[in-house]
Amino acid sequence: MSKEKHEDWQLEQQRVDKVVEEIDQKQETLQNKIGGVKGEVIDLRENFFEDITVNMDEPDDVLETHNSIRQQAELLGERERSHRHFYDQLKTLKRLKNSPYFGRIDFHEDGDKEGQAVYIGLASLMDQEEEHFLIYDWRAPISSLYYDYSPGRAAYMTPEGEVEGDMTLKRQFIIRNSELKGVFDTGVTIWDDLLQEVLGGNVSTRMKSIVSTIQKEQNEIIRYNKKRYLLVQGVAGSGKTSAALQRVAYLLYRYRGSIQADQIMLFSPNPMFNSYVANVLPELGEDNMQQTTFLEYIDKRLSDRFDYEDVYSQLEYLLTSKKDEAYTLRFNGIQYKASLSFKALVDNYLKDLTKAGMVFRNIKFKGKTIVAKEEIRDYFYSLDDAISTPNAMEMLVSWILQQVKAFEKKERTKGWVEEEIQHLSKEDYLKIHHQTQAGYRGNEDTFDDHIREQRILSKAVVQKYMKPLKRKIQQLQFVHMEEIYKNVFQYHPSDAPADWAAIAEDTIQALEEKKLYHEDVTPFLYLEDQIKGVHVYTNIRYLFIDEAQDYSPFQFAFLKQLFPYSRMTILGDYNQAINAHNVTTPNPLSEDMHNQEEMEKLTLLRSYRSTKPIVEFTKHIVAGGEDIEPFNRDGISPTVTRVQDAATHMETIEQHIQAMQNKEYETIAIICKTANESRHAYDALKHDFDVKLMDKDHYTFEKGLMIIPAYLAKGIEFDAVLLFNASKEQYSEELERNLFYTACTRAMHELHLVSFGEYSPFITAANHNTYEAITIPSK
Ligand SMILES: Nc1ncnc2c1ncn2[C@@H]1O[C@H](COP(=O)(O)OP(=O)(O)OP(=O)(O)O)[C@@H](O)[C@H]1O
Repeated sequence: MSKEKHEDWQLEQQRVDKVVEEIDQKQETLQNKIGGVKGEVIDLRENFFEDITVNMDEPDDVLETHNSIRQQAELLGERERSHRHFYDQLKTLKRLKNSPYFGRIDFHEDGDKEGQAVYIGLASLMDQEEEHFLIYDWRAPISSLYYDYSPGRAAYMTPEGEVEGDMTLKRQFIIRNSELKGVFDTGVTIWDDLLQEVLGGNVSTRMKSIVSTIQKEQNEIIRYNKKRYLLVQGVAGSGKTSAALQRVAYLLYRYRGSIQADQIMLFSPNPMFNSYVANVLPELGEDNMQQTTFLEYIDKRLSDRFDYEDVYSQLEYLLTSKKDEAYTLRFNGIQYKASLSFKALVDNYLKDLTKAGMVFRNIKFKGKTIVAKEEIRDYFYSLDDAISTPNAMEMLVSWILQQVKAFEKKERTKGWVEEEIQHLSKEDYLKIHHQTQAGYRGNEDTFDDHIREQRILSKAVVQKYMKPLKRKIQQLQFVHMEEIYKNVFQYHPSDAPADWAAIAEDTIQALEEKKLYHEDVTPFLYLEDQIKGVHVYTNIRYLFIDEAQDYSPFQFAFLKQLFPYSRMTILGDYNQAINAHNVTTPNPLSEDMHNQEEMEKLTLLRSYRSTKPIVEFTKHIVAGGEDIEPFNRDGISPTVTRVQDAATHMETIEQHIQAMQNKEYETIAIICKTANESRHAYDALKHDFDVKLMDKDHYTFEKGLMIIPAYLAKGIEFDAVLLFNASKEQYSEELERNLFYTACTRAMHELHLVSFGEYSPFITAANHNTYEAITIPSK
């Protein structure tokens, strides 16, 4: 960057000073307001009842008292809200004071007498008179000019339509601690300089916001508001996740008042990623959206019913098992069960179920059958088949509960109840006794107190024991979902794989052992929802699906059903698809999975994460990689070291670690293919290095040296990456190609590969000028 100061440096510093002064004054005013409101809140809380006349004598008085309490509570609530609001404003001012803005454009709107200078920062700031903007929020319509144009003709969209004009200046600032550190007028190269600086630093364990350097094509994603589905195919490191998070901030700004952070949800690849991105929105002065993973969702629904297989265990199996007959069977099953053909099969089966085939469980109490499964089935099929299955289930529940009620009445006279009453704890007894008194209104003469109490006690005891059963009935646990799902496999669809009969048998066998393969999880839940009714997320207005290439067509159809009122931003990279079901089936990034009128696809080809030498190396690993554009950032070439024996392998790994640690990188990852290999690497290194082993249950991303399986490193980045074993034995199948690419593209500044034995063909596929090859002979 040029060391010479810009000619307007002094003027701009003066403006910074002026703005900071305004901020100081506003801070003071706000502090005073906060102090005042705080006092009021404390006062109101302490003396809540003093201003209320409590009078319960007459119904009218009760009503008045009630109203007066409500008014007082409303007043308190309103004051508390003001306090929070002022406090948030103060936080924003503090942030602005450090760095009030990062950009300026001078824009002369067509038809206006003169142009205006627009300064752009993290939030808007008006002058004391509240007349002029000293700073425009980066999300304001006019700020778009900054990201979309170089000086010259320019336009931006407002809710009222397009505004055109001339941009006469575009300037960038670096301001830290209220002091100007840099001023650059635009030309593309200077833009690059600033980005160079941002990207050249060490990674922190938290993702940063990118508002001062958002690129035009990212800005389009951030502000997109046309169609329901926005698909973003972006190469590794192109800023998909960054764009998604700034888009959340944009939506919260654009629809302030009508959309809140809890109405936006992000499906992320793993819990560690959640911790990685957790800071971005708070840094931008916004609340975090809801964040979850598909695994978390599944776990909530299935953990107490099945020993279900999670996606990582499925991957471990596929990546580590011998490629025998059982493997092929499993692999074929995964493909088919992920497809929309299988969904169609389930849908057909559901239609048949409206006529026959539903399986129920007996409703039992203390070993006795209250309602037999055959009776339940007969009642269910006696209902009009025009009634939807979930509605029919509701009617069925009412009917069963009636039978249970009748049973309950009879049960009160049984011996076990009497016995239970004898053994009631004192507390329970007193509780019931009080209830007896409370519900008792006169007529003493007709009742013997003791008999009456006994009756109420037996009723209470039976009720207590029946309660869990009733709850289970309400939750439709009497619908035998496992049996019903098993019966899907009685069908033999014409487009199923040739070994379908064996796949079906294997699935049934697993279900009998209460095991559910990962590939069966979504079909199972889908089937269950069609029968019992879907618990949809009505509240979510915007859904973000990151790493969307890893979702199967069936999973995506399932998600669409869960979020019927949401607009969706679907981001991913087909070259990073690492799940077995993506080998032959499309994924939510495929255009043909959507209604064309409802979707738009945007593509990001520029990679910002890694240095140019790293991108030049990795782009050859995948098909279509020649389109990937590296961002022009220098660095050392990746190295590939071939070793021939285990001792030299570990020695080489250790030397690399030493060398990287000497460079004081914040995060260094040794990426392995699987959890198995990670454990092996960890055992070999733990005595000599301060190293952490990351597994699927690890929820936070910390700095330092770590060993991590490639599939868990998805979405995350490290200063330096060492691929533990890039041999042919480890990476040669198609599924492994994407895993290999994902692993290599996690590196920001340095990438080293060690291959125990012959190289992976994906290395040889790379242009040999893009890496430094070293072979260490056997000792
Ligand atoms: N406009 C930008 N300005 C500054 N940094 C950027 C910009 N765009 C992306 N980056 C940086 O590039 C890196 C990669 O971004 P991000 O993780 O969002 O990419 P991605 O497309 O989601 O990657 P992947 O698919 O490989 O996980 C991050 O460090 C991010 O901060």
